[in-house]
Amino acid sequence: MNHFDVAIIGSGSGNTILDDRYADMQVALLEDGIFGGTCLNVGCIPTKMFVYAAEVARTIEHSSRYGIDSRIDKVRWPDIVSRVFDRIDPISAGGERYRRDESPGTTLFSGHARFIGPRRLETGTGEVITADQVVIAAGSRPIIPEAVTRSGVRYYTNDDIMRLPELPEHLVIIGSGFIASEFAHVFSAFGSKVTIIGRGNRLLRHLDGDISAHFTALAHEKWDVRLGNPVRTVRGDDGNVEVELADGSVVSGDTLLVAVGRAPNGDRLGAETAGVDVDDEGRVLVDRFQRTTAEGVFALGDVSSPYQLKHVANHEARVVQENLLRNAWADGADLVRTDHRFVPAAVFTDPQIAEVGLTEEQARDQGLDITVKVQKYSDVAYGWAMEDTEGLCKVIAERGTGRLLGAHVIGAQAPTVIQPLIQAMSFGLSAKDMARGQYWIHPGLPEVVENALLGLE
Ligand SMILES: Cc1cc2nc3c(=O)[nH]c(=O)nc-3n(C[C@H](O)[C@H](O)[C@H](O)COP(=O)(O)OP(=O)(O)OC[C@H]3O[C@@H](n4cnc5c(N)ncnc54)[C@H](O)[C@@H]3O)c2cc1C
Ligand SMILES: NC(=O)c1ccc[n+]([C@@H]2O[C@H](COP(=O)([O-])OP(=O)(O)OC[C@H]3O[C@@H](n4cnc5c(N)ncnc54)[C@H](O)[C@@H]3O)[C@@H](O)[C@H]2O)c1
Repeated sequence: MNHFDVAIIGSGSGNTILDDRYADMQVALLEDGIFGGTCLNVGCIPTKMFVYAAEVARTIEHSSRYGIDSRIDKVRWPDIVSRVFDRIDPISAGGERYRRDESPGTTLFSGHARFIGPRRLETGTGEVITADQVVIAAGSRPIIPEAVTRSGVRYYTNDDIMRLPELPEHLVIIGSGFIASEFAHVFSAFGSKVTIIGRGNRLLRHLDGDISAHFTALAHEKWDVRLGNPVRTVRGDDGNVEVELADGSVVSGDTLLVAVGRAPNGDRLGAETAGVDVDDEGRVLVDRFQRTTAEGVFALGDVSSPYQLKHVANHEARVVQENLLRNAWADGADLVRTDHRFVPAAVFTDPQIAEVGLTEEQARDQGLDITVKVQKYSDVAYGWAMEDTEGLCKVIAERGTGRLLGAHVIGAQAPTVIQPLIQAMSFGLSAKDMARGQYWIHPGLPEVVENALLGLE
């Protein structure tokens, strides 16, 4: 049996822990899927490469409003797919090769790891290992509703929808969150008809109410959106899917995408045998130092975090990277803490959306005395240049102190436009200091942020 200094389950964010300080250690890296994890292979990176191509298509489609008539001759889907995966697949393969052949202290186990005791792991390759410290970085997986599994109908998730052999004619999406909104944009921009089916009455329900309502209204103009109407049954055969909704209506298409959330993989680790507590949803419980309930075992990323976002998984991996080296269970250990104060998120749909901090509803529920300003992109010069009719920037601050509580942007380049607000909140700048303590390049799009800040009472 092999003994290691550190064992890491999952090669996504878990793989980023191994910097030079780990070069002299014996490390086991355990991975049961594609090397590099979700973000690289089936998540953030490929989706955004598809989104960029979709935006090129939309720009062509809308060009006449600027006096330029143009049209799309052809969408070469196989070439769109190759552009993405010819770039990504070699990165994953290269990362695996590096860990397998070129990292002397690291042993890669390609199998499904399970605890069979405290810091003792069955690697899924027939070998059992032990380690002084273990990191659980096992991510999450798509949830598939029972109506879909029961039907036996061929369905896709983010794992395989991006490698379809051809563009769907009519893509039916069950789910109304991040993944549904991003893929609806991608496939509709390339010419597929898209239907989105959601249980609730709005798309992206977790967002600030104004932003979610605005996005839902815009989505109705572009896609067939069925809300407040849960799926009753799914039926069909190859190339033909029918989804019957609670009100008896039926949606038919040729391809079904399921995007109703992702379950943390903590339920598939034999965690109980190792003293690692996991909640009912499969999320590994951690403290603010990323320590689990078992001594010597840390967890990070989707498997344990309240945020299923790559920048959060990366941040938590940096915390674990430090704390692994600090005798983390000793009294008085000087540990690094996770900072979840201002976690931003962006949805790369059409239009783009970004948020940080409290929604207006959360701020009011907390009894805060707030001032709110919604500024349109069309109120600033760059918004005129773009002929923008959709973009909004909403800022929420505490009345009196000017403390920034939340920011919500929907419109072109929202994840970029919001970044100065994330910075201001993280470093404690008040709305007034942020607005007037710096220059705002004229006529840049961030003037919409400046004007929103100045518009707060
Ligand atoms: C379609 C999509 C788009 C996304 N886009 C964005 C985005 O734009 N921005 C953003 O911030 N986030 C995005 N995310 C979320 C982001 O991808 C995840 O939050 C992030 O990748 C989580 O990283 P992780 O290291 O926790 O897990 P992962 O990267 O999933 O790594 C976990 C690894 O562990 C392996 N594993 C699991 N169990 C075991 C086991 N028992 N034994 C061995 N190996 C195991 C898995 O195979 C996997 O490779 C997106 C997600 C999806 C699905
Ligand atoms: N740009 C990004 O950062 C990005 C992109 C994609 C995914 N992600 C991450 O991945 C996670 C998973 O994405 P997701 O879109 O699958 O989940 P999600 O949580 O964003 O949305 C799932 C939606 O599906 C709805 N739903 C649940 N069960 C349903 C059912 N049976 N029928 C119809 N609707 C149902 C939910 O009400 C919810 O609105 C996200 O929460 C996010 O953290 C991030």
